[in-house]
Amino acid sequence: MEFHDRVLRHFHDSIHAKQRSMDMLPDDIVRASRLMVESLQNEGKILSCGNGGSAGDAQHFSSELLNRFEMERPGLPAMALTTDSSTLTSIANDYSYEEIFSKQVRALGHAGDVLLAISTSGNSGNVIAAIRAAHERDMRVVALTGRDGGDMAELYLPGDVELRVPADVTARIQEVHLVLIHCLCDLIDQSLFGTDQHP
Ligand SMILES: O=C(CO)[C@@H](O)[C@H](O)[C@H](O)[C@H](O)COP(=O)(O)O
Ligand SMILES: [Zn+2]
Repeated sequence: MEFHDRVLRHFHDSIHAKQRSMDMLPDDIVRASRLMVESLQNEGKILSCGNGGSAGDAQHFSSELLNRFEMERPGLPAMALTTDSSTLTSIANDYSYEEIFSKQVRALGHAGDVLLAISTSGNSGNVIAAIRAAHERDMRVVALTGRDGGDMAELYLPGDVELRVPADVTARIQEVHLVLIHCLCDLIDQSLFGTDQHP
């Protein structure tokens, strides 16, 4: 295939994944935003985690809460568990890679906080362990996944929200995850600070 056509196919497939997600996910996105807003209104915070591109997504989300998204407003409490290389390397070195997020969740998480767990396959062991740790701490979980939801699909408790992108290719799922993250940021801002509120 010509490179030009490959590029067109990437755009086409990305648009298709977003259109399918637009048909299936809006109500659950609103539910996920409500869960996060409720936590923030009750002095809670949002911890986020994921691997590779999803680590970037976890940081993208937390920076938009801590700093700002599209409107002027006070910073909101959020923290990506993917950024402290000393913590990550020591947990991986002394225990296992699988525990790099769960150990931080146990140390930082309180009842009522939210874990944003991001995995395109739903099968990353360290994200699965983080969900288990969040439940031990009475936290709720918003999961961004794809494909068939993976092993994470067995773990959710009532009150958790999974946003499963109806696509099979990691890159396409990640591209939709970014839209989901921006939807969540916008709905959080509108709920807490906006004039344009839609209860
Ligand atoms: O960004 C990409 C691929 O687009 C990769 O870095 C990708 O995130 C990594 O392979 C991850 O380890 C995949 O993990 P997951 O999404 O299955 O949990
Ligand atoms: Zn990627």
